[in-house]
Amino acid sequence: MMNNPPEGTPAPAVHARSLTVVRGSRPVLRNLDFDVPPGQITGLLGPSGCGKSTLMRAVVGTQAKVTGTLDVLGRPAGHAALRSRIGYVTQAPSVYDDLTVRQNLDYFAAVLDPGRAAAERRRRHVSQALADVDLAAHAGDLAGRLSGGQRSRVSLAVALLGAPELLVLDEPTVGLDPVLRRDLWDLFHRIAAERGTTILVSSHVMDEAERCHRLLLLREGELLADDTPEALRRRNDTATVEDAFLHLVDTANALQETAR
Ligand SMILES: Nc1ncnc2c1ncn2[C@@H]1O[C@H](COP(=O)(O)OP(=O)(O)OP(=O)(O)O)[C@@H](O)[C@H]1O
Repeated sequence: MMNNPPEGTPAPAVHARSLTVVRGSRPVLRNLDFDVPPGQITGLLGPSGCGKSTLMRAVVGTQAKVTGTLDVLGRPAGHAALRSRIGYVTQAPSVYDDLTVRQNLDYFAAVLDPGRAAAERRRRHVSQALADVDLAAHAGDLAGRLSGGQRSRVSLAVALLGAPELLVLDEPTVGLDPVLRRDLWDLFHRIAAERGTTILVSSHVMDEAERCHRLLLLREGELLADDTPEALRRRNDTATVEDAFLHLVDTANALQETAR
């Protein structure tokens, strides 16, 4: 169960204590303690293979062999009541190539909010999601004919249907050009600021770290830091979060060497 936060502190969107995940026979996340504050953008950063996707899968409830405490929006991760409250975008865009952009959204909207009585609400949600990701002009285009960046925005639009309280985005900007990356980050900030949505977003591009309110820095399944970008730079006396991360990695390596 989640402990009550001190008076005046909003309850965290994600609350993890001694979180451990085993994949194969190996622990790939080890004893993580962290909280993700509500209504903010928390970046999950770290090198390839450090466990970012595994952590996101645990949060959305699709990862096996999770031990410790992991509460999401006040419920244990994976609870059925969380399904409609979380939007999740995996690394591979999950859209049907032979349907148009609008048909893709209509389809997923019908799964989320079925029934004839909900038709008008679904239409509103689909139009809103299309506008959010700036794809209204491409609503009639086949998804299979879209560019990579447009396809990932369709996936994001699907995740935005029904205005989820928590958005979990696994490397949403991979392969996008700098202009599209900037536009997507602007969208994330708008969604967090205007709707109070909590965003947990992974990346291994360190310049994106500077755009987050808070950062969780992972290395080999362990948490190296949990702080704001500003505090990380200040504490490590570096100009960028990337340099702070490298400094933390070097320190952790040196400690490991001394322990041997
Ligand atoms: N099915 C699996 N069985 C065993 N180990 C796995 C499996 N899938 C992933 N792993 C291991 O789990 C670790 C974490 O993988 P994960 O995909 O979470 O990393 P990541 O940080 O998201 O990497 P990337 O940035 O490349 O997507 C890796 O060391 C990987 O080798």
